[in-house]
Amino acid sequence: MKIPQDKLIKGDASISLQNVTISYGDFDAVRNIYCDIPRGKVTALIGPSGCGKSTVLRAINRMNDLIPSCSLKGRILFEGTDLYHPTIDPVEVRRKIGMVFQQPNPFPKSIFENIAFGARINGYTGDMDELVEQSLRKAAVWDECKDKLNESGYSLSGGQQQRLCIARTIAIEPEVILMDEPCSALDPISTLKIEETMHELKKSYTIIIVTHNMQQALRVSDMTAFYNAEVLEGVSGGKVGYLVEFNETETIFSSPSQKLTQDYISGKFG
Ligand SMILES: Nc1ncnc2c1ncn2[C@@H]1O[C@H](COP(=O)(O)OP(=O)(O)OP(=O)(O)O)[C@@H](O)[C@H]1O
Repeated sequence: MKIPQDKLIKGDASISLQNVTISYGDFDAVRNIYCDIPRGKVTALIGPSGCGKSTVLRAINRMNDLIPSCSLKGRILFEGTDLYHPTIDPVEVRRKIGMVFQQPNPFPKSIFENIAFGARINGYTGDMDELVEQSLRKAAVWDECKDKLNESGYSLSGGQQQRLCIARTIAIEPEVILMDEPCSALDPISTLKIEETMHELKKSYTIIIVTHNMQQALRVSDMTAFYNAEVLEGVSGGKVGYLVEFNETETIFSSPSQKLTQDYISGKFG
């Protein structure tokens, strides 16, 4: 597959959103997003419900392609490649840009097969025992799984299942991991474990996380994008989301440049 390159991406950006508008039918869920997401860091997407965080996240690995009414204008570049160019295979995009969902969703298979299945489909021919162990180790769930690899993935706790899903994503060797509120179904201890795992993972992967939990954004992310949504005159169907401010997490939480950001992080709305 010949991949068109584009020189417009900045040196340390892995993903570049360039004037991205995403619509469901006639309704623009988010408009005119520009954002360069750096490589090897954790970037958090925060903002009130309905501002389009998940819509933007799903656009980055073309998951929105699965929603017939959803369309995208503008460009999303990944390492300089236009992800929406007609020659690009969305399945290949999802291999390079993996995703972990809100609810842990292991396959109805053994713990071992949860890892091996996807790797095999993606053509992995190396030592499967080694891959399974390494993936579970990187997702910090090896110790809990090593003596029960042949048991069902469902035999694990919710937090362990989520780390199994992270291991499954890692096994495919993506470059970017998207996480859509990965801890919202988990207890505080499991949440902490996932957060610790993220600190390790960012040494090898670019991570983008949607979170409602501002403390979590502060704890795990290097960069934060704050989105908001507004009713626009002449637009029917709901509020239109937009990116208010994108900066280092420390700056967003200590001295944001926009009053709206300050109001949001201090709990005045949302
Ligand atoms: N499949 C869909 N079809 C039609 N509209 C959708 C669809 N998914 C999302 N929307 C709309 O797009 C807008 C943005 O939704 P999205 O889920 O991306 O926001 P969000 O910021 O992630 O919200 P939350 O924090 O509540 O999960 C909302 O107005 C929502 O109703």
